[in-house]
Amino acid sequence: MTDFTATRSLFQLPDGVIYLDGNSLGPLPRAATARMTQVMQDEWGEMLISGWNHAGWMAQPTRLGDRIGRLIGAEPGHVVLGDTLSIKVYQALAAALEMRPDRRVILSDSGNFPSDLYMAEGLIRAFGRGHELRVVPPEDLADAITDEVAVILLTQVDYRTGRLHDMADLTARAHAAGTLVIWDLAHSAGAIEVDVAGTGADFAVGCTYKYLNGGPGAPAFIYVAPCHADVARAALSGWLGHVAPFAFEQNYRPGAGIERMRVGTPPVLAMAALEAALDIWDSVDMAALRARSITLSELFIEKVEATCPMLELASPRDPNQRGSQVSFRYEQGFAVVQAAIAHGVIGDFRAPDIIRFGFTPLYLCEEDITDAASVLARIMAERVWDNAIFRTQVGVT
Ligand SMILES: Cc1ncc(COP(=O)(O)O)c(C=O)c1O
Ligand SMILES: Nc1c(O)cccc1C(=O)C[C@H](N)C(=O)O
Repeated sequence: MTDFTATRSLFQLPDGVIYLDGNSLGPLPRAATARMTQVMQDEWGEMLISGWNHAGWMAQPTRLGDRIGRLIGAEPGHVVLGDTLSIKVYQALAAALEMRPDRRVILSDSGNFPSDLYMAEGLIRAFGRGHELRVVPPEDLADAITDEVAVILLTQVDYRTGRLHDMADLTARAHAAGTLVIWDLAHSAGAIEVDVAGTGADFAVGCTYKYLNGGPGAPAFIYVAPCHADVARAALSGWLGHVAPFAFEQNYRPGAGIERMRVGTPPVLAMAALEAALDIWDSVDMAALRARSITLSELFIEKVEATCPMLELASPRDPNQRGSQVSFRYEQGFAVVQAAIAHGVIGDFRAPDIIRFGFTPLYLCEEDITDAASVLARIMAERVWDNAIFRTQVGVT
């Protein structure tokens, strides 16, 4: 059983802050600082270029991939790390389209994260031959799966509302129509139990800087189902996806299985920080984490609804229908979030009116939740947010 009191002490969290934004950027695992220093001093500093072999840098993307694989229910040897999530979306989409050459539709939903849709648009613009990106409301997806659809690209947990797609059901429907499915697990990995193998997902992608706490700009991951691993072709056919990168052949020959989804040089320093984060995850039981996340989010909803009637719950009320975040709608949501941050409660805002809070049991407890709800209650009751300081748009939100 995971000891969530113990895991809390493994993170650096500033005094006086309740961090409810780990769904956007996880906090610093304390061990990451020493781990990065060690990699810099002992590996890069001392080994120089031999670090690629002697420190195991070359194998990092698949070694760490397997540790993430456990968290998303992947078969060992079918997850690799590298690049950003947007790039991994592109790779999976391009491979899927090549696997369904007679079909012309990429299907997605209006709850998807914009970057995923932009990547699909760009792919079609550059290489489409009558292809179309069809975006429907999430509730219409099941009916939109027809034999025109080559691939469905979905983010399992809606980044705004936290609404959770039924991965098993939609994947089964897609397969019945001969359609492939790519699951974006950006808001799922480390947040909820995921079973890519059990649900038959064809591809899955995700980032490691949110719930997995890998750090800003930490590399993304891609999963390719074993049945496709030696069939899927890499459109971004970089040298490290080649079967023999150091043969420096003139022509590309794909690497075995998931190796072909590598592109170029792995970000060794970023992976060192991620490695420290994964040391924590190795001891986490995902069922226990999910149960705890539901307890914390239910408590938050209960407290906020009791004290802030003007905030409208934007997330599904049924915890089994949402990920590990809770959102509320409020017209002046931006100012409310800025006021909350100024009072030590960090959540975030997504246009036009969504106030969003992430629940991360590794470093949050009940007391944090009740304290955060009290701060929010005061901000709403006293209209603390109604101040020019909090209404002004600044920087990244
Ligand atoms: C669901 C989803 N997909 C894609 C992205 C884009 O990821 P990246 O900026 O790492 O390419 C994000 C977050 O930024 C996201 O939440
Ligand atoms: N990746 C981000 C970034 O580089 C800057 C600010 C925010 C992000 C995010 O991850 C946003 C996030 N995908 C979201 O759900 O809104």
